Amino acid sequence: MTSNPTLADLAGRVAADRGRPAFGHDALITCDRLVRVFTADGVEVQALQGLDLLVREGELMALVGASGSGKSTLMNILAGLDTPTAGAARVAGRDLLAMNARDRLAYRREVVGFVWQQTSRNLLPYLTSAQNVALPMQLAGFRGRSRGARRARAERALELLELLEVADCRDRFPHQMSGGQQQRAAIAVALANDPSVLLADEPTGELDSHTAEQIFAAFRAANERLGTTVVIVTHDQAVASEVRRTVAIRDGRTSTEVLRRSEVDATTGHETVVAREYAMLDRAGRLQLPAEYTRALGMRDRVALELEPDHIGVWPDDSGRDRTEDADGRDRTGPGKRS
Ligand SMILES: Nc1ncnc2c1ncn2[C@@H]1O[C@H](COP(=O)(O)OP(=O)(O)OP(=O)(O)O)[C@@H](O)[C@H]1O
Repeated sequence: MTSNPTLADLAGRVAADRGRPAFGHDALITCDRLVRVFTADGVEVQALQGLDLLVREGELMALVGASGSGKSTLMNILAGLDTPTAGAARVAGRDLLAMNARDRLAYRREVVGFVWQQTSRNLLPYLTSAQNVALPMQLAGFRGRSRGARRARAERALELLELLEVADCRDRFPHQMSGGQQQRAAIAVALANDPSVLLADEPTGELDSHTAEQIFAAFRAANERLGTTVVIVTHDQAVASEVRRTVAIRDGRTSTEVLRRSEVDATTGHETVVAREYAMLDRAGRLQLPAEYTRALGMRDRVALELEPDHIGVWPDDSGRDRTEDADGRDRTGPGKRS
């Protein structure tokens, strides 16, 4: 890189940038440096602080994080119920910052489906579960107003209730169903208009662990059989074992990610699921190290770095210490101390 670029150099760089695909151009959900600031009683709360997230079409993934980390704020933005203060968010080609009220309504009816923690928020109490599933189709004008249209909606409602294994509850009102049955019916309602994305905010928060497992099976069925992309927000770490990808949110940013993949032993044919944790690297090169790692090595404020052929070394700021080697003879001193 030249320190004094000519005008031609700069023009060349701009042209190269223009040709480069945009961040997340091939993702179904793209959150690019999302910021959401709330002001309450004159105090500003930064619920999202430059959050980056990409979700590919067909994924089933979970967002986990402690209370107050920003999960619901992100979910409300993706659901089209709230708008970010800054940054960019796109879902299935829709720019969530550029939608007017009409676009927003169409987005909520056709592009996303949601399941909330409170079962009362998902189902209308005075409709049966089949009527609850048919209602979003009717509101979206699915097949029009004829008797045939009504029959087509009723058939689709029943198909969805069957997929979610609650067809026996089709004529029951929500208060006549268990919490697990209500949530499965709620998933059917969310799927009614065949959305690109199913968003679920703490969908198992009010359920026992056995029923919660059944709800995850229902999300998997929707994902595998209908191809719907599913994003589940939870503070329950046990959820992690139910999905292939878990992204952790900390202080309004994505911090770490766990990916699971199946490995089959060539000799025994035995299949095991291997999990690996990754840290997120944002486009400015920022890396959030897990708190337990930095605590274990007493890292704070400043760390020493060194670029190696296949990795980057990160050391505590030990500029005052002498060169040391561990039991394997590996150098454990910061880079500045190496000979
Ligand atoms: N409408 C609001 N007005 C003011 N502050 C808000 C508002 N909504 C959220 N916040 C604040 O933003 C931060 C993130 O909240 P959010 O509800 O997104 O977290 P969360 O991870 O979903 O937490 P929980 O698991 O407890 O629901 C918190 O500090 C919260 O107090």
